[in-house]
Amino acid sequence: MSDTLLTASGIEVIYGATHGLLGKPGGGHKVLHGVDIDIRRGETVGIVGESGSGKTTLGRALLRLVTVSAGAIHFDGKDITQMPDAALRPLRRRMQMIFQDPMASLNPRHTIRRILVEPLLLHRLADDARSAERRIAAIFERFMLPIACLERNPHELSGGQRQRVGIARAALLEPDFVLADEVVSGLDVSTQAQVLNLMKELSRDLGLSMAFISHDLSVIRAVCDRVYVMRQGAVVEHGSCDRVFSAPADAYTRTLLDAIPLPRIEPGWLDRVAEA
Ligand SMILES: Nc1ncnc2c1ncn2[C@@H]1O[C@H](COP(=O)(O)OP(=O)(O)OP(=O)(O)O)[C@@H](O)[C@H]1O
Repeated sequence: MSDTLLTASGIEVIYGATHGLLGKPGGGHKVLHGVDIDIRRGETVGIVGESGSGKTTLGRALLRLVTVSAGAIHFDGKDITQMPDAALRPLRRRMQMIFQDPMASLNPRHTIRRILVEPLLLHRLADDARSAERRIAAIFERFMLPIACLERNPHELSGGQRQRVGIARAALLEPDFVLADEVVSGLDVSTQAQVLNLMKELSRDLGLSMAFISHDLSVIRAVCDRVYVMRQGAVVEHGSCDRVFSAPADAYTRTLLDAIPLPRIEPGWLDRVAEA
């Protein structure tokens, strides 16, 4: 078994492409210009860059949620670039996504119980509702979520609770890969620390691979092993967090680093916030 779980090579994405004469793509707005990225098993990789640099588009391309016009994506040794939806379906459970705004992904009219039980039954990870609820109770305890939350609708939870429910929903599906897109922006620093620590624990305990998208390098510093720095739809630099933070090779990476408040550039800042 290769130690690489997910590889993308030469990825291009064009929004609004039209098919002209002879089926050749024409027009549109190219937002990824030949991006290469690989994610190893059990590894957490950061994707950082300013707004509009293409981070979310790259994440969505990795999960086959946008069409790529060039390049190839391999997941667990399989070429999924053009895989038909029916063949892709069994792989979907293994690739989960957690969003910045969990409200957008949690059905507002359903209780948290229903939101969590249904996917477990759908994917046959639980035999019946009772066994699904036992698994949910165990994860709630671990995530320090009050069990009473199960009866509530998403808008009746705090922002931090909602984010933890979103993570719990992804974790319950036992994925191999989780894409976390700006999951802590908009939360206060101590809630950020709680959520980030939870994600670190999960990736360690479940051996998960994660891609962490953030415009904030200090968030990447707190959780990632390696980082890809993006600008204008291309990767300008990648390497271990220790190397990129201590000796950035690219002028743009240096600009991003200069924007981080000092205490948060040090390794271990998260532990200090969590202990405070
Ligand atoms: N569905 C879409 N249709 C057309 N253009 C899009 C679409 N989604 C994104 N774009 C454009 O693609 C470019 C990259 O956007 P993307 O959301 O991937 O960047 P990002 O780095 O994730 O930005 P942010 O940090 O603001 O979320 C931007 O110019 C954006 O306007």
